Amino acid sequence: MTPPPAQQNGNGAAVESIHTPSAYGPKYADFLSRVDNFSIIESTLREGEQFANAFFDTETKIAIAKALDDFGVEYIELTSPAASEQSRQDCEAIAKLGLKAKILTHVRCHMDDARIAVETGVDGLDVVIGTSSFLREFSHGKDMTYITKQAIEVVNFIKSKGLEVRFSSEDSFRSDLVDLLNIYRAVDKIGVNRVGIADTVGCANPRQVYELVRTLRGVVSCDIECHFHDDTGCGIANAYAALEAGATHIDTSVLGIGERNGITPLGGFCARMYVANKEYVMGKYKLHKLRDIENLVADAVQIQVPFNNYITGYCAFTHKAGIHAKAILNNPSTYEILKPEDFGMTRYVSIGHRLTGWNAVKNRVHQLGLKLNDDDVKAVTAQIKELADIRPLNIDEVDTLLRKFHEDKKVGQESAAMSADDDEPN
Ligand SMILES: CC(=O)SCCNC(=O)CCNC(=O)[C@H](O)C(C)(C)COP(=O)(O)OP(=O)(O)OC[C@H]1O[C@@H](n2cnc3c(N)ncnc32)[C@H](O)[C@@H]1OP(=O)(O)O
Ligand SMILES: O=C(O)CCC(=O)C(=O)O
Ligand SMILES: [Zn+2]
Repeated sequence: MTPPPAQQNGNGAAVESIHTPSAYGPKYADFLSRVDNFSIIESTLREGEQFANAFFDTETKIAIAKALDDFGVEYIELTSPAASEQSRQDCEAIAKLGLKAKILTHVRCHMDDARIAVETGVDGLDVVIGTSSFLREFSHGKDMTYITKQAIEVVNFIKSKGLEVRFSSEDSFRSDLVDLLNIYRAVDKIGVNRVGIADTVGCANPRQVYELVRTLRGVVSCDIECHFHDDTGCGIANAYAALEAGATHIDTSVLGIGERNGITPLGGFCARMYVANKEYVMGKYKLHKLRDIENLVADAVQIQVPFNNYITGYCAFTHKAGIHAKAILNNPSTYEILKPEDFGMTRYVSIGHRLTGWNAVKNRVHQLGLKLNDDDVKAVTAQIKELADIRPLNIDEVDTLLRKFHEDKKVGQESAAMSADDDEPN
């Protein structure tokens, strides 16, 4: 059951939509905020390949790349060509597709990886190295002086090939702030296109993100990319806080797939940004294609789209409780911040359960073209509740009940009319 969005409230008065561009955007003008002007670096084909179930053959990678390009993401990031021979060939194949999105590949901060990557035909390289004491000690074993020297060599090399280059510190939030600012300053000085902050372990909260990005914004003049893992559920909120503080690029993956439980999901990020500035987001991205892209990726990695997924989860636009249903039917903005039709989705008001109310049932009665007055609808609602106290009813069962109630009423009226005729004196 998908009632049309009401344009009027219950009294017939015009309702002002709350879906205005920035009703839930920044409250005051902030000249550094990039909430209204950001780019997505879509990393399903890099971070997403690090998801436990992921194996993308070339054909699947191409299908995902084309779908993301059509959706409108600005960048598509691919697994390092140093990972395997097939990964290298896939970089070449996707770089050759001539997509609108820029194609990046993601490499360690090492000349060997950079040399392989620049030959693949991609538009740019995302270079990364761990800067936290954990990673310096237990991953690559290099100190900050070595890392800085290596970063400058690799960035200069990539620039000399005319490619876009980003330098990122892995595990940024557990790195020393002075170390971080020093290395970012050094690569900014030699003309890196972007620096990246990565919450590799998902430990950061929005306030910490805001503070680090805001500090960095005052130190470098290049763009700032951010990458947030979702281990503690802050992936989307952190991305938003980063943009508020002046970050320019956000990493996403479809359904959030990535190492462990993944990163900022593309769909959830779009939902958040739509609420901040609907016109901007709808102007850039084909939001109605989200569901197809998610299904494509879910099939490829053999998972179901979660029931509570942002926008496309099966109950994302289902309203159940009677109080909600009544208000939604009068004006969807009462309980919806996202308009389902903007995402190619439909609203559903569920009535076959004991939390329903007569207003929701009345709406169904009208949809079925049945003529029942308010007292009738209240009576049949009581019947639905009584039955639904035993088990929920599906919509066919509800419809059968409503039709039977209507039929019984008609029969009752007809027999009453006939006996009235019989009683009339001849
Ligand atoms: C947080 C992230 O998600 S970062 C991106 C992660 N992506 C990947 O790992 C891509 C897939 N990886 C691979 O295919 C492989 O790990 C390769 C090809 C990159 C390296 O493989 P191997 O040479 O067999 O090394 P292995 O994976 O065991 O260890 C990582 C090596 O990279 C080094 N390293 C780790 N991070 C970096 C870095 N950012 N920059 C330079 N070197 C690094 C480590 O010191 C280690 O070197 P070692 O061979 O001297 O021990
Ligand atoms: O390159 C980056 O910025 C991020 C790398 C990564 O996946 C991470 O640190 O979690
Ligand atoms: Zn990551």
